[in-house]
Amino acid sequence: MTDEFPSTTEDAAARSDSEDTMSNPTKCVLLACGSFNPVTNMHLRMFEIARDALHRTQKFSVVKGIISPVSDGYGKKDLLPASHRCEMLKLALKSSNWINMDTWECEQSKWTETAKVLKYHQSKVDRESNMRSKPAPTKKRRKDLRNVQINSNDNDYDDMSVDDHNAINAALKKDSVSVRLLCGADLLESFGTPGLWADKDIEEIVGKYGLVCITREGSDPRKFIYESDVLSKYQENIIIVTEWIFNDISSTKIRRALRRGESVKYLLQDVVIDYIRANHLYGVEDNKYINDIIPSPVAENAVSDVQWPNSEGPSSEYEEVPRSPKRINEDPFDGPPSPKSPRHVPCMGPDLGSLVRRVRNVRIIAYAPETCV
Ligand SMILES: Nc1ncnc2c1ncn2[C@@H]1O[C@H](COP(=O)(O)OP(=O)(O)OP(=O)(O)O)[C@@H](O)[C@H]1O
Ligand SMILES: NC(=O)c1ccc[n+]([C@@H]2O[C@H](COP(=O)(O)O)[C@@H](O)[C@H]2O)c1
Repeated sequence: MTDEFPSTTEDAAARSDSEDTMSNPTKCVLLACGSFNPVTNMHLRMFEIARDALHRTQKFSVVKGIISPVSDGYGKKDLLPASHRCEMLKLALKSSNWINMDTWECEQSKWTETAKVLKYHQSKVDRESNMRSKPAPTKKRRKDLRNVQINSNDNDYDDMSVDDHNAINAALKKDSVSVRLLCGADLLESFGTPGLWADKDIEEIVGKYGLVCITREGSDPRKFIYESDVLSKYQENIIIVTEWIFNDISSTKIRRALRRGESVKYLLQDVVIDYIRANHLYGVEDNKYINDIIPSPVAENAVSDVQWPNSEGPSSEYEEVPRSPKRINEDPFDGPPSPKSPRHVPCMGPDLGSLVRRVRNVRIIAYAPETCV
């Protein structure tokens, strides 16, 4: 049986606080900025982990997730054109019913600071929620807004009772949706890299918008916040989510594995692997795991239909993507590109012979009905 009553005074205080927020949780949008080069399963997991954690507090209701890939102007080493990164994101996000990609940032010819990206999305969300709430205000909302209008006269503000303040806040909160930056602990810790982030941007990000940060192997975000004056000042606005199911996938490791001809299955969505294979990205020509497998049934969708206003868009399935000479051997820890695998079977066109050989190797196994669960 569950205990319906608070057992201590702190519990009671916590309960009354959460009762208030429970009935009126702050709506929020999670915005993740990054390279997504390529999008990994962990990028997607990050949203699920954050949403669970925010809902557990009962103070927030996550209304949507947005992924904003950085523009080509960011100029990071090995950064593929936004057209490809967006195609992969679009395919990967087919598995989510609440995370969307927004291409505004990557359509900019120059790199945009993250504080500006947050500002853009907050205004967009404000516009959307205004539009939604205007046409048909409910009876209750009309009453709330009336109260706000009556009570929010500047002259009266200081004379208002606590109840009035609460009523206004509740009414405003109900309609407002706040955009928060979702990131891994490495991004938070990059705030400490000299010259990388402007102080005013850091203050704006944590002070005005807020941050949800997922722990990552090798980082200690709590210590980092403690050591930073500005982050400590706004720590109420920073939610650290400890991810206990360690999963240190990173796009860098994925690119390295692909270059080295190693398998990346179960680290990326199959549709993303299909897209990488079809477009010869990240030096997969020599990747036996990718090139020898029969594309997944969704492979036909791997060439997608995003409209590209500012770019030529991705190559067709058979077209070779021009590869930057910098891509090979830039990592001092990487050896030379792996030699062509003897098993290398280019899976780009229908190879009937190899298909027949593979079909011959398929063993048909009859399962007893009770094993077919
Ligand atoms: N395994 C992970 N755990 C927690 N956060 C992650 C993880 N992988 C990526 N992120 C976060 O996802 C966001 C976007 O990631 P981005 O593509 O820039 O990083 P990345 O995967 O580390 O890429 P790269 O290795 O190319 O730097 C960042 O906030 C980053 O911290
Ligand atoms: N000053 C800034 O606003 C600033 C600095 C460095 C990185 N970022 C952002 O952080 C994200 C992740 O960058 P990396 O892929 O380099 O880790 C990108 O979206 C990038 O735009 C912003």
